[in-house]
Amino acid sequence: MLFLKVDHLEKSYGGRTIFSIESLYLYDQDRIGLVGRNGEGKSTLLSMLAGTADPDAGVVERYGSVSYVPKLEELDSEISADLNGKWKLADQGQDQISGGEQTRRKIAQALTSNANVLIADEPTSHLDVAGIEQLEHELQAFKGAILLTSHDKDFLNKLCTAIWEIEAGQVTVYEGNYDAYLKQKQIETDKSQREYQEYTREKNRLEQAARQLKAKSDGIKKAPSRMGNSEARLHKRSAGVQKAKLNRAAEAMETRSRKLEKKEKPKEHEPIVFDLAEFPALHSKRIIQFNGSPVKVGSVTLKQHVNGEVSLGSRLAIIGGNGSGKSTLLNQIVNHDPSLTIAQPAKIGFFNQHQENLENNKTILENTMKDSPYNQTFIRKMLARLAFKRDDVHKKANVLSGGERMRASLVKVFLGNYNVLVLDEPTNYLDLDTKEALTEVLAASWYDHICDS
Ligand SMILES: Nc1ncnc2c1ncn2[C@@H]1O[C@H](COP(=O)(O)OP(=O)(O)OP(=O)(O)O)[C@@H](O)[C@H]1O
Repeated sequence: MLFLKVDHLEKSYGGRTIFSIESLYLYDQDRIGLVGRNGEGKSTLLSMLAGTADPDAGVVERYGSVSYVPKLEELDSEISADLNGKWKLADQGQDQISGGEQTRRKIAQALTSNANVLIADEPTSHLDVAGIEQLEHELQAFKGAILLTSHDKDFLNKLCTAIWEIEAGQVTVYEGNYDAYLKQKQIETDKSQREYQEYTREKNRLEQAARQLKAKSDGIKKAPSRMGNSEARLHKRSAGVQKAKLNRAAEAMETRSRKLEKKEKPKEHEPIVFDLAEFPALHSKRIIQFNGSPVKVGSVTLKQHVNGEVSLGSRLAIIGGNGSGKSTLLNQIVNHDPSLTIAQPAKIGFFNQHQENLENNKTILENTMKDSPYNQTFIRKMLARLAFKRDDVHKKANVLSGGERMRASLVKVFLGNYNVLVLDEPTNYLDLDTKEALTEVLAASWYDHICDS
């Protein structure tokens, strides 16, 4: 049964076409993963399919009810005791619940709404391993159609029956799960590379042949002056015939070269590269010392005692289930909680889950330049390596996609004047290439990192 149909859907922002989609269909048993690099338009498309935003042109026809879980922004207030138990949600005030718990709440509500179509924007973000497994299980059991975005390969592999890929404003449909999509993409890429190589080889061959024929034609000499008149006439005639023949052959080659079916050079994405600034030297061996104090949210004690230390050059990961107090502990560090001992020369750069270091009404460039010791030229170069090129740097933070916002917020921390980095879930919403680039720079650096992941 057809639940959703897209007909000539278009959306642009400030002269940039985000997408122009001829048609798409969603049927009752579909489990679709919408994939694409950060900023390609996935969230924009989902919001239009769900009916919470309007396209510039085109129609979305819905033949069933739709339940929509947007990215972690709004939070529905009430949740039943049943759902609370089933999803093991923490019983805290809303201002205190963690990102993972907010996500679980929204999904629990959406899945019990009896909708025909579930549209979810990155439902795996902020979830711990148990949460992702439960989500997989619940989605498998869901009777209607599912359309979701995720940058989690395993999750897409387990769930999806088809992948919609959005790239350069177009959506291409691939049957099968994420691995099947990657295989088909690889075959397509190999084919277009082969075709492009064959095309350029043949074009060069024809053009070279045409040049050689012309040179041969130009090389046919005039009759020497010592030749008699009749002999010279004969020479001229046969040379003329030969020249015309060569020129015709050269033209034929040029025509064949012009008529070759043109193959475009396959697009290669420039790699994403994060850079870390020079950092103020740290001469202390022990950077942070936990003195056995509790981790608390308001009056709720999340952990009785936290002991241990962060030593110079270490890369420490804080792991734990949703709501176990990871972000709270990071906040204690960042706020120099008196229960901790923090070395004097430590300058802590903090990336938090909600990218609060970005001012929404400021552009990416303004945000990054603020508090950075670097000049504009250097910062623009660094932003370009993160795919913020030319006018992109003048985009305001409040219009950025989830992944673009993460990049902007991370680069602001990386180009600040810090020697200890505290990163709270730095990979949420990042596409796979960007995640890899982030891992690379952090693995190669000599900063102290404390990561919640
Ligand atoms: N109001 C706006 N003005 C200008 N550009 C905008 C506006 N809203 C969104 N954009 C741009 O549209 C593009 C698509 O955004 P969208 O959030 O749909 O991307 P996405 O594919 O979901 O990305 P991500 O994987 O990072 O979540 C982004 O480049 C974003 O900066």
